[in-house]
Amino acid sequence: MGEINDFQETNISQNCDEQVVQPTTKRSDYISWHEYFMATAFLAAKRSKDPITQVGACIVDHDHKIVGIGYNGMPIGCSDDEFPWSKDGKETKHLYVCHAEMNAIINKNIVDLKDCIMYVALFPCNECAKFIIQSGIKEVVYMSDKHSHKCTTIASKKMFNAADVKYWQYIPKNKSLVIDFTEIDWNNMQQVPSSPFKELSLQDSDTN
Ligand SMILES: Nc1ccn([C@H]2C[C@H](O)[C@@H](COP(=O)(O)O)O2)c(=O)n1
Repeated sequence: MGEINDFQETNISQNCDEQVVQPTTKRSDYISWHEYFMATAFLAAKRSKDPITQVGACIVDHDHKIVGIGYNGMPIGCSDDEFPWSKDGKETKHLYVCHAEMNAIINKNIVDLKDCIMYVALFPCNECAKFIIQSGIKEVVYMSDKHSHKCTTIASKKMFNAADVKYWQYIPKNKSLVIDFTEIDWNNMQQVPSSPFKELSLQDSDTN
């Protein structure tokens, strides 16, 4: 115990040969809840195979817990490689793709989404608006309303207004958030005892 207090008071830690000055107050540049949840929606969108529009959605409860995440993609069993991704012609993606909002609701990990908030990159279409209302979600935070002129968006807003679902546009204070896997020096981390998987750590080769 004595050692720990000495360490905090002097504010200096011994890291191998060099002395490192350690801060003793909390960080001030952490991300806000809104940034965190919208960024989570954007991260989910990175999983989308849609070559033109990638959308992610993240559902959050009262306690700031994430209770559902989804992105736009083909239904289970409908191969990403076989179903169409085109926007034009007779066979278009629009006939098949499950929207991010619908997937986030279906992927929920709690029984009831009553009074939850959905963070989503694009304003929900009328079909997703129905899902949102029926699931009990009470608030939608979106980034882009680029289809505001479309009858599907107008219908969504009409339903949200009638059902008392609040919606507002999130305008981020930072244009980008960087995820840097090298921030933690995992390659040089000392583990005692050493992790049995350390020697086996492979490069991510998951292509699904
Ligand atoms: N709120 C939304 C709006 C659209 N999507 C999905 C559906 C498609 O995969 C794509 C939109 O296609 P495009 O604009 O390229 O014709 O985004 C969604 O998941 N949620």
